[in-house]
Parts: sequence; structure tokens; C-alpha cells
Amino acid sequence: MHVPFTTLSEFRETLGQSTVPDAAAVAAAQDRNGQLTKPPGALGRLEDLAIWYAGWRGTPQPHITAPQVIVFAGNHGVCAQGVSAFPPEVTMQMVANFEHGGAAINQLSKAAGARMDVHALSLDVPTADFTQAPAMTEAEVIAALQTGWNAVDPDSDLLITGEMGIGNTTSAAAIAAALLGGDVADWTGRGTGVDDAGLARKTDAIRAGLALHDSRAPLDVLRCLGGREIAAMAGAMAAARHHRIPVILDGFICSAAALVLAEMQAGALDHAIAGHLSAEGAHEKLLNALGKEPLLRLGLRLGEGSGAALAINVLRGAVACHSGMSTFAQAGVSEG
Ligand SMILES: Cc1cc2ncn([C@H]3O[C@H](COP(=O)(O)O)[C@@H](O)[C@H]3O)c2cc1C
Ligand SMILES: O=C(O)c1cccnc1
Repeated sequence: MHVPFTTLSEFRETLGQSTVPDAAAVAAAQDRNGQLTKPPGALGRLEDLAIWYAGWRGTPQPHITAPQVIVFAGNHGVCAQGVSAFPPEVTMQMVANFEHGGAAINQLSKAAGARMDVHALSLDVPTADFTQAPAMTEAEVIAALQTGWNAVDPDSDLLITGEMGIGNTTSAAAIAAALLGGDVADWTGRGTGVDDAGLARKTDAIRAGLALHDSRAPLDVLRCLGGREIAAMAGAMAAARHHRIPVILDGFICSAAALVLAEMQAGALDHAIAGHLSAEGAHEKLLNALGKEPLLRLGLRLGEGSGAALAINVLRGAVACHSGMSTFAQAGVSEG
């Protein structure tokens, strides 16, 4: 597929030229919503979801038939600082598990009727430990953004970006702290379940990273503190916008990738909703910064795209009601 950028400034331009919802489809969907056989507003947030989806798809009576879940995997040099409860080789082992259908996201994608793709990004070349050097070179972050862009099927009608990368809650917290400020400790959670000593090492590593890499420009933050799978998620979300494919955000790591785009360009995440609230402590603060209200609160702290995949059927329900219900006139039901 054609990738419209080969440099970071071209990526910035691509984001600046992004699509907007189809105003006529929004107006027609709002009108249709007002005629459906239910008391006004009785489907609550489902009504807004359906109208939002209709606007992005450019049709007042849309259907969801081709959701795509993409799991991106990357390895993190910052694991050398003892920031995860699991060793880095788990990333590659879990990629094999995804490929054999054995992970949670395999089951949740199947249950949601979604196609699932896995993209492992240079697992044998971890990012640099960001306490010592920028995590990625410019060429590496561009390649990861391009991998993400290319992974999106333009014919899909809904996108979920998931991730696998031992150490990536450290990267995500560093990105959030760099872009949103505040106390590093407030952005740092337990990830896979680090103990108190691990949490202290994690907070120290993030503080060291923020001190070493002082640019707060979003793409510098992504390059210096991020990871390949995080950049790929950002690239995929940007591609989805280009193709008018709505996105459901997953947990803390996915939201940190989304934050990079939102900080680059106001409204860059208007085509995305928050699938769920992760149990990773700072996710709520991150979603607040993105202005997103999560659909589900199930205490998940897994990543992989799991919470977003569960939310597919909530959105599907919204769209099915909107597009399938009869109007008062069609059903011969008296309006109030
Ligand atoms: C078996 C296993 C499966 C996973 N699936 C997602 N994650 C999640 O945990 C990792 C982030 O946590 P931390 O920053 O503490 O390493 C990421 O790979 C994320 O996707 C997993 C972690 C493990 C151990
Ligand atoms: O919210 C997430 O995405 C998350 C939280 C903990 C561990 N892995 C992922």
C-alpha cells in the first residue's frame, strides 16, 4: 500500500490533512435517530455512538461487517532497568502464542467476529534503554510508523490496535508524563504486576528518561521514550483516519500512542472512542486528557487490544439498532 510519508515532517503533514466526518451523513443519521421506535434518548450513549460512526463512514445507515484487530509487538531496552515483572523473551513467546491462537486477544477477536493480524517489529533488536540513549533513531521510528500505516486494511470498517511488548507500560507512562506533565509517580503503574521495589525502579527509570530527553515535541517524545509497537499503533490510527475507519482505543499503552497524535494535531483522535478503562492506575487521567469516556470498566489490565475488542459488540449493538430499527411511520407506532 502507498505510505504517504517517508520523513517525520511528512507524517506531521499527513496528520494535518486528515479527513473529517461527513456532515450530511451526521445530519441524516440524527434525523433517522429521531424517528426510530423508542422514546427520545432511550438508547442513551448508543445513539451518539451510532451517529458518530455514521459520520465517519459517510453513510446514515451504516453496518459493521469487517472489524480488524492488529496486535503490534516490540521489545524494550529499558527492561534492563528491572521495570517489568516478566522477562523480555515473553514478548516473542506471546507472538508465537498469538500466531497459534492461544492468547486472550485471539478469543476476544473471534468472539467479536473480527479479523486479527499480528505484526512483530524487529523483536531481535530491542529499542535502546531510554535511560541511556534515545529509544529509537529517526529511521527506526519512521519505519515503525510506516509498518502501522501499512497494516491497516483500507476495506475494514473498524480498527482496534493492540500491543505486546514487555516493558511497554514504562514507555507509555514516560510518554504520558513527558506530554502531560505532573508527578512521574502519578503516571507509573504496576503493569504486569511489579512489586514496590520494581515500581520504584520504574519511576526512577522514567525520571531518568525525562531528564535525558528534554524535548517535549510529540514525535521526539515518541522516538526517545516510546517503542516500535507504540509508534506502529500511532501509524495505524493515522491510517485509519485517512481511510475513514473508526477506531476503538484499548488500554494504557494504546492510549499513550493515541496521545502522541492528539498532541501533534487537535482533533486527530476524533475518529476514536475509548473501549474500556484499564486497571493500570493512570489510564483514567490519560483518557481525561484525551477527552474520552470509556465504554467498559471491567478491571482488565492486559493490553493486546482486549478491552477494545470487547467493546466492538457494544458499538455493533449501537449501529445495529440505528440501522435496523423501524421508524414510527414504518411500524405504525404512535409518537408521543
Ligand atoms: C504473559 C503475558 C501476556 C501479556 N499480554 C499483554 N501483556 C501486557 O503486559 C506488558 C506490559 O507490562 P510491563 O510493562 O509490566 O511489562 C505488555 O506486553 C502488555 O501487552 C502481557 C504480559 C504478559 C507477561
Ligand atoms: O492498560 C493496558 O493496556 C495494560 C496494563 C497493564 C499491562 N499491560 C497493558
